[in-house]
Order: sequence, then structure tokens, then C-alpha cells
Amino acid sequence: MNIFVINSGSSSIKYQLISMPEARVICSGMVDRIGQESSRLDYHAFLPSGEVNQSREIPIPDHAAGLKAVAELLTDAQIGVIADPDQVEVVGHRVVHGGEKFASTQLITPAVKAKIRELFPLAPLHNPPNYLGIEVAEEIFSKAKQVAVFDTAFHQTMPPVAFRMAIPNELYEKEGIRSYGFHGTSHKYVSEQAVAYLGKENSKIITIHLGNGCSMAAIQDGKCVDTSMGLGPMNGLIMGTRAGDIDQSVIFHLVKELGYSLEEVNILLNKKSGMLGLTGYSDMRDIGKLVREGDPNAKLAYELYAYRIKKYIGSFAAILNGLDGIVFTAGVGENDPLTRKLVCENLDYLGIQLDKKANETRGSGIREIQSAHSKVKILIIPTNEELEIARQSFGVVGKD
Ligand SMILES: Nc1ncnc2c1ncn2[C@@H]1O[C@H](COP(=O)(O)OP(=O)(O)O)[C@@H](O)[C@H]1O
Ligand SMILES: CC(=O)OP(=O)(O)O
Ligand SMILES: [Mg+2]
Repeated sequence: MNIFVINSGSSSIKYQLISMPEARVICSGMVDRIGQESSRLDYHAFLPSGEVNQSREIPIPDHAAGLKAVAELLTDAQIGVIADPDQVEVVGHRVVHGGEKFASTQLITPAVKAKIRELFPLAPLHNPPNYLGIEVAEEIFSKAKQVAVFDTAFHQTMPPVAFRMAIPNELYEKEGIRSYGFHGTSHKYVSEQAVAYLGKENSKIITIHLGNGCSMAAIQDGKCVDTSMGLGPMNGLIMGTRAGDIDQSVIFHLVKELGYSLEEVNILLNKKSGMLGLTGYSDMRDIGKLVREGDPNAKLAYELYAYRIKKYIGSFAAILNGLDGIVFTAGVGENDPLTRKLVCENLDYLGIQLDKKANETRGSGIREIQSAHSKVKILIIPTNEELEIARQSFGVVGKD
């Protein structure tokens, strides 16, 4: 069964065509800088005649044009992988916010779409482009079943003590204001692998997803019991462009004393803060280079980034009342030894001890990087949100 996975962001669409159940990637790629002067369309396909890698700079004004360009590539006479769009049987969509309504993957119906629309105010950067992706895919892949896989679903097992906030009850009861958590598809994927790898029936692990967006989850016996993101995906860790946890007084100060509008505060904290605000760069590769060149500002930014992660490790270890493993994943977590080194430094009280050489060594698959004396396993587990979306979509359609 051909499952087309779509991860629609505010200015990009990542996609993969996966054949299930054997989980074979037929093609993958990304449409980037949608709506800007020049957009980029990447396409990697595995054809019987060999591999195709294409990258084009073309104007792509909106998401509809982006997905249409991808569909044309998929069905291209020379480099395409299918004869026509009807050969896509299922489209699996990443939808960031599912609120309290969706604790599992859903076949998309008009009612599901209405609920995703209702949740726009809770995830204004993510849910609208996700929704647009659904509408465009329904048009292009009109015979396919459409499935929504929610970032929030995995975190729905959190107990009230973790997800409630100390504000008047009616704001939760009537308005749904609570912590939801995000990146659930990734936390689920890597934590299941970690639990299987550790081979313990009862396990206590912390998953650390460090991509552009960053979040952590405390996972007991395979279930999420707490996470660092909250009502929206701004809370918690320092990210590429997001500040993460911040004293609320800063917002009042910006508005009342410095004349910011609420929209300007939103843009500041979501798009101009985090590592970008601290160093002028949001990509850890650029900041790592500055550190190696001896830039003290970049060094401090790295230390802040790692310090925040350390704080959450401490609090999650307390909540779990023990720890069997910590898992680093996503772009930074999988590829950046300096982040992992700074995070794990001076955590021996918690039984966390890194092996310097293993940490620096490149590799693939699941890797252990703790020292022989470490009580806690330190694992690098590559995430694969697209594969997890394909699996869950396959599960839902299989049951249908
Ligand atoms: N070799 C590397 N060293 C350090 N950081 C890296 C490396 N490769 C990727 N990254 C980081 O990973 C980030 C992107 O992670 P990714 O999981 O792809 O994010 P997202 O899916 O949220 O866009 C980049 O911003 C970059 O900082
Ligand atoms: C929810 C979230 O932060 O997603 P991303 O990392 O894709 O921005
Ligand atoms: Mg990602």
C-alpha cells in the first residue's frame, strides 16, 4: 500500500512516499521557502534504474502550488515513481495540535477537519498550514483516504498533576487551557525503540528531541507522564528561534514599558529568540563553528541551551523517581556531540556519565554513549516521524 506522508510547516512541506507494511521509502523530499521570491523543490527517488536526486529553484507562491509540483514529480514520465495520483492509497498528515479531543490517529472526516480548525488559535503557526495540506491533498489525491496523526496524541496519557496549570478552573474547563505537549510522534517512536532496546518491563526514560523545535518527555513504562511543551509549542527548552520558558513579567514589560504590540511579542518569542536571538544564527552547525573559532557569545548560547535541558532532566528524574535511560534524538540530538557533552556534564549524581570517545564517534542506528560506570544508559536514537506517521496511518486504514 502506497502511503504519502505530508508534514506541512509554515513555509515548507516535507514529504515521503512509503510502501507499507514493508516500510520501503519510494521517494522523499521537501518544498522549502514557500511564498518567497525563490523556492526550492527537492526530490529523491529510488527507481529500478537507480537513484534520482533533484533540487530546483522555482517560484512556489503557496502550499497548493507546492503540493501540485510534488504530485507532478511523482507522476513524471522520466523520474516519477507512480503512473498517476490515484496510486496513492492513503495520505498521512502530521497535524500538530489535536487538543484533548484526539488521543489517537484519526481518519479525516468533515467533523475531524472542523475540530482541527477550532484548534487554530492554540497552534497558529502549525495547524493552519497542516489544514491547508489536508485540503490540497484531498484535491490532488482524491481517491486516497486521508489520515491525521497528531503531535499531541502521545502526551494525552499525562496525569492532571502534570498538565493542569494553577489558573482559575474555568479556563481549563471552558477554554481547554492546559499543557498538551508536542513532537509526540517522535517521542513515541524513539521511546518505543528505547524500551525495546533496554528490554526492561518497567522502564523510566527521558526522551530529548532537539530539532528546530525542541522538547523533552518523561516516559514511564512506555507512557508519557510529563513533557516540556505546554499549551502551544513555545514552552520549555531553548530552540532555534523560540525562547522556551520565560518569566511572564517579560511580556508585560515589553508591552507596557517598551511599546511592543502583542503580535510583536509573539514574533519576538517565536521567531527571533532562542539561539537566533542569542547568536544571530538558528542552525547549530553555524553556532558550533563559531564556538570552535572561539566566539564567547556562541559559547554562552550553547551553555544556556544545555543548561535548560539539564534542568528538565533533573525535574523529570525527580518525577520518575529514577532513571534507566536518556535518549537524544532529532537533528541536533543525533548529530551534535558538543550539545550532548554539555548536557551530560556533572550529572553523575543522577548516575549519568558520558563516554567522551563514544560521544564523538559518528555512527548509525541506536548507539550507546555512556561510560562503563554510568548507571543510566545514554542513547542516540534517530527519529523517523514520517515512518511513524506511515505506520499509524496504515494501522488506522487497516482497521477500517
Ligand atoms: N551535524 C550537525 N551538527 C549540529 N547540528 C546539526 C547537524 N545536523 C543538523 N543539525 C541541526 O538540526 C537542526 C534541524 O533538526 P531537524 O530535526 O531536521 O529539525 P526540524 O525537523 O524541526 O526541521 C538544524 O537546525 C541543525 O541545527
Ligand atoms: C511542534 C513543533 O515545535 O514542531 P517543529 O519542531 O516542527 O516546529
Ligand atoms: Mg523534524
